[in-house]
Amino acid sequence: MASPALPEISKPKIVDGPGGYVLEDVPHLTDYIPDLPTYPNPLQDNPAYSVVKQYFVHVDDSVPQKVVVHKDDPKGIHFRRAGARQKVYFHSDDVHACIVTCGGLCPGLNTVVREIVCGLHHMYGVKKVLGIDGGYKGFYAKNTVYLNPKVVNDIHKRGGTILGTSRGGHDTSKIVDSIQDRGINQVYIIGGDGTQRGAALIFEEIRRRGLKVSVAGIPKTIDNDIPVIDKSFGFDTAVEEAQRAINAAHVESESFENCIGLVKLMGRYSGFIAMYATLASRDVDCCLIPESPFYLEGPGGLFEYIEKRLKEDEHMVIVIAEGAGQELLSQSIQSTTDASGNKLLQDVGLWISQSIKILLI
Ligand SMILES: Nc1ncnc2c1ncn2[C@@H]1O[C@H](COP(=O)(O)OP(=O)(O)OP(=O)(O)O)[C@@H](O)[C@H]1O
Ligand SMILES: O=P(O)(O)OC[C@H]1O[C@](O)(CO)[C@@H](O)[C@@H]1O
Repeated sequence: MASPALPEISKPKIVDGPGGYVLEDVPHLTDYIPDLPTYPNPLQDNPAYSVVKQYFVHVDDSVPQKVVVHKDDPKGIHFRRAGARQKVYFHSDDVHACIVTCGGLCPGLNTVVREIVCGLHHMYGVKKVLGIDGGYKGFYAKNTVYLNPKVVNDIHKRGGTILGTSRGGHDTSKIVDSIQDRGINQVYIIGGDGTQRGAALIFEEIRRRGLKVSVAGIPKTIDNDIPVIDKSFGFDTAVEEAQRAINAAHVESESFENCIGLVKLMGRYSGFIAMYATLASRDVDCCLIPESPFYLEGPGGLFEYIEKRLKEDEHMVIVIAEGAGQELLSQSIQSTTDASGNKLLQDVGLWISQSIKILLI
């Protein structure tokens, strides 16, 4: 429980400005540690940066939630812009950082780990970076490994995460005990929505104990479904790989009469991978995504379209994101969850291929 004297951080920190400008801010060390000393950012002495005119993000820069607005609309919700600041709150020699990867795998996890280690080392002169093994639980249940540019040099060429990962619950208090015992003061947490909820609770506990420990959440989603960032890491690789499956399905479908190539792609709640792979491949006749409900039978249904395409072309390729059509097949089957409480989806690929086979008999 947070101390009653402190503002509740589980609620967004809202700052109102003129013209309907709203900043949904992130919590910061200075919220609960007054008069924290600052230091000049070591990047200012780095030749690669100092030649560039504007390389620090202004403290008041923000990013709008909505790109498209009407001229009469209020300025609306904004988020604080990430990036290097002119002043920092840690002296490089005092930093003891750690990195943890949690939740499911995503291409690029090792690249992100490598960039944190190399960035801290080469750009900020930070020498102590600890890797936490096996996700959140690893803080108190596993060994740790010290990371430096040499250790991480080749890891971006490997899949997965060299740190290991996990799902399932964890003990926030034990994590903060471990952070405190090890003298860690910067925590870099790479993971999806569940992980970031966990990170908020870790920061809340750190704040409750009044520790000078920064927590930085690095969003991981292969689905590219975070609106305010340009692109989530791993998405391009997923789209690229998806096209290989689509190519194979297309070759196979062309080789047999009335053959349908069916490709199920990732995407629990969003169809970006399916849509981008579809648009890039040009071989897909139909793309089914969670955002757009569909039905099988009757006018305008999938079966009608399949019959039309087979009549015209004698083959077709269908792409389906794994979260599409879940409402059509989940009614009769009891839903289950994974170790973290995420709903396990029904296999829409199997269901739709069986339904099509019955149609074509
Ligand atoms: N609501 C939550 N509150 C606090 N911690 C959570 C919550 N949900 C999940 N976590 C923690 O975060 C870790 C990872 O969560 P989860 O398995 O849901 O993956 P994720 O971060 O959502 O990534 P993915 O997108 O791959 O599912 C878990 O080990 C769990 O301890
Ligand atoms: O199979 P797992 O490990 O539950 O995770 C896969 C799913 O995670 C997600 O990326 C959601 O975070 C889905 O789009 C994806 O299909």
